[in-house]
Amino acid sequence: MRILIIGYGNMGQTYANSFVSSGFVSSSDILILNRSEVDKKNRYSIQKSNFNTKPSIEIFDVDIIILAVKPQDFETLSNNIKAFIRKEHIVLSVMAGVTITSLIKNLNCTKVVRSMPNIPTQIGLGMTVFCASSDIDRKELFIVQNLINTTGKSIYIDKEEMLNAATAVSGSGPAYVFYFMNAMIESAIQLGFSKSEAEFLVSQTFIGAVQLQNRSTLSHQEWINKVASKGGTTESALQVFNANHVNDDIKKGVEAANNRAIELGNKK
Ligand SMILES: NC(=O)C1=CN([C@@H]2O[C@H](COP(=O)(O)OP(=O)(O)OC[C@H]3O[C@@H](n4cnc5c(N)ncnc54)[C@H](O)[C@@H]3O)[C@@H](O)[C@H]2O)C=CC1
Ligand SMILES: O=C(O)[C@@H]1CCC=N1
Repeated sequence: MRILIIGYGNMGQTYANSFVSSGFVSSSDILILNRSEVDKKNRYSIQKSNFNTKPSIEIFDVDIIILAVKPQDFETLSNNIKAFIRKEHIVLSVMAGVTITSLIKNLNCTKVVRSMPNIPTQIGLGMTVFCASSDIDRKELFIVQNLINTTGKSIYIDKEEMLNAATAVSGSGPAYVFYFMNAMIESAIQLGFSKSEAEFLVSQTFIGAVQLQNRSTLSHQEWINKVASKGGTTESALQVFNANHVNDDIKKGVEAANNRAIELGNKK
């Protein structure tokens, strides 16, 4: 199986690295198209000659094409590569908001898998939600899912609009977690810890809390209740969060991300 990855940034590199390190695809079967030259340190075991800055008929002699450019760059990209796409190509897109209809129309292809991964795919702990056009058969879907699973866990969905929701929850989600962690680190520093101590405290707190919840049958609220003693310290913090509508604001943020994903899709 030969794969062409278009766009070699965060996601393109993650896919290349995961395919090679899982042993699922040989590095000689991975071709890259990136608009600028790629540094040696980011090439992993893929040889220099497999990297290209211009499309050509040779590099499109592949089974699967992965689109990992920013949604805003898709229009220019599609104009550049449309002539090289064949009906047999399976196109796997990770672009936020770009719909299956738009991919089919702009690339003149029929076999499309649209996915939404997230950044922990870089260490094999990603969450990817994906769906497919009707021309993708079960065997092709199985192959693509195996590829995606080299980067973590995945779920298949029938309703494409749920991909926008997945973008808002698991796609953008790691940034929300880092945002909350940053605020806690800043508080810890204000309370007198050094930066490295503060980062250590917060990081281990997140790891511990997530693992604890994962290994139990208790809900998040039940765990909150176990930590927050009546009249204690946690309760004081939670009262401030609630008075400031932190819970509602997080929901508003996720909703804004969902709306933006829809908007990006409507632009195409
Ligand atoms: N970063 C993240 O956490 C996630 C990103 N995504 C999606 O993945 C896509 C890529 O995101 P990142 O990897 O973060 O972006 P990035 O900016 O790191 O990488 C994009 C790459 O595409 C290249 N590129 C742009 N136009 C090109 C063209 N016409 N031909 C060839 N190469 C071109 C750029 O030079 C760059 O190397 C986006 O569509 C985003 O919605 C999806 C889930 C998570
Ligand atoms: O922020 C973005 O648009 C992309 C999609 C999900 C994560 N990053």
